[in-house]
Amino acid sequence: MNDARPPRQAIRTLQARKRIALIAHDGKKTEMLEWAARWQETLSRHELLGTGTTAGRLRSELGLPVEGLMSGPLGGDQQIGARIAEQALDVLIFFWDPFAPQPHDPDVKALLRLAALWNVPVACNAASADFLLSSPYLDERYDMSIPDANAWADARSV
Ligand SMILES: O=C(CO)COP(=O)(O)O
Repeated sequence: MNDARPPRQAIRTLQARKRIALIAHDGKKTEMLEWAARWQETLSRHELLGTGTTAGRLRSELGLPVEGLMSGPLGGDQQIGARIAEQALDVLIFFWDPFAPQPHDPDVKALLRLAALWNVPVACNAASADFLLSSPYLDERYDMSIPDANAWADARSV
């Protein structure tokens, strides 16, 4: 079994204004809208982005300025995953639906893997999202440990 791991960690500093991704599967969109309405004032202090349909509904129903990427089944989860790999995302709020298989399940799994890999705070339901948004770290700079990509590359070059 290949058990290669990054040999070292590095520090990444999150700024006080966070870049927050908001995503909800169809069966969870109402819950996401209700949750975001409760946190509207807090969310509006940060930079928001989301998959296409989720972002569109947050804009049209709550007036939140959410940058819309591609819809999830068309590659939106992968775009958010790319932001994580580029250290361009700070918090992931993803209400994924535990009752509905998705045509893009591999993309969902890939996104959650990258979030785990890069130590990105993730909430997968309203209660965990409440905890994340009420954290004192949300509005402060925060140092976190991430894999050292250079050490990984050096360890693998021959
Ligand atoms: O499918 C999604 C996440 O996996 C969400 O996509 P939409 O926001 O476009 O519905």
